[in-house]
Amino acid sequence: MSHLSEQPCEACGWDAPQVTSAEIDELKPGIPEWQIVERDGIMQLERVFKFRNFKQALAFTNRVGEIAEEAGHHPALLTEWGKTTVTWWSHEMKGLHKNDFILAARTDEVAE
Ligand SMILES: C[C@H](O)[C@H](O)[C@H]1CNC2=NC(N)=NC(=O)C2=N1
Repeated sequence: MSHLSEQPCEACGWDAPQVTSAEIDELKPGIPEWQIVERDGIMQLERVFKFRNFKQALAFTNRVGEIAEEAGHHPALLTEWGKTTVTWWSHEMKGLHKNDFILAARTDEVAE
């Protein structure tokens, strides 16, 4: 299997299939630093990225914005002094899709 970040995103509308627990077991090792959290009954992928200051956190935020726009799939982004919290889930289907794992892996790649 190609690296998670290189896999193509699929269309994920309201009726797209949520990832199964078996798929989570397969996909999650590709993004070991991420947590699976549940908010309002919706499973999400979340990671806090630390930086030396606000300027670096903001620059990273914009890089994540670029990959989101490129994919047509968008995270929640909380940018603060010295850190950015990135949360991925599929809004229309109100859950986790494989796309969220792919984009979390792409997020890791723009963190460096
Ligand atoms: C209208 C627009 O294409 C949709 O809202 C897209 C945009 N980005 C999205 N991003 C995420 N994470 N989930 C969605 O369901 C979603 N839908």
